[in-house]
Amino acid sequence: MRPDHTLRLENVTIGELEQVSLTIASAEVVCLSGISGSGKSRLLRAVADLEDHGGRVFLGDIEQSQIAAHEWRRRVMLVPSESQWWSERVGDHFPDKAEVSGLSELGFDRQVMAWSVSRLSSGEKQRLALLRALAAAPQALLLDEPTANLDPETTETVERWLGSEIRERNMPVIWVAHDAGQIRRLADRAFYLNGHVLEAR
Ligand SMILES: Nc1ncnc2c1ncn2[C@@H]1O[C@H](COP(=O)(O)OP(=O)(O)OP(=O)(O)O)[C@@H](O)[C@H]1O
Repeated sequence: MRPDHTLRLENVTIGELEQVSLTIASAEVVCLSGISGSGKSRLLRAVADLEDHGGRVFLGDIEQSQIAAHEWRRRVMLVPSESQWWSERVGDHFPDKAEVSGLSELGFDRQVMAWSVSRLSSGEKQRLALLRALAAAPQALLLDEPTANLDPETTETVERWLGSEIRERNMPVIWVAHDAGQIRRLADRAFYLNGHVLEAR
């Protein structure tokens, strides 16, 4: 039997946001939209244990507060809208740069590991940040507008690749997205942050 990686938010509060309770099954994609500043990114940061918050978050039967924050974040992986790069070469950011899967699917060859981070376009950064996140073998994914810098064709390529990784790895996903077409293509369920209240769409 596959392990239970259900992601469960119980009465989570952060900033102005009213209590959020939400259960996301393994391999389920929940899309989240809402006007700018409504609290989407902060909610993801709370779930990733990057900001203090009220309420409780569980991954399977493990509660966020039971394990070290860095260990929780490796399992419940946030891919922020602007990725951080702390070393000069792309390959330095991958635990095993010889064994990165998904490179060709996202339009790269192995040479990209030797590239300097400073030459990366915003769309290259975005795709490499996704590859880096999945290389850490997370059990749940929090994606903050992961295709915001991509053209429509590349967006659909990334959607297909991520969709198959999500199913194969059985990960629950919260995906912040604004594009109605993308939400239709991806979402098992969709929610909208209306003011400070989460509403089902
Ligand atoms: N650390 C913080 N302390 C206090 N307020 C914050 C903090 N971080 C963000 N905020 C505020 O919380 C609100 C929600 O921010 P958040 O980044 O979650 O919005 P968002 O819905 O993701 O917006 P966008 O679609 O523009 O990215 C904003 O008013 C923001 O200024």
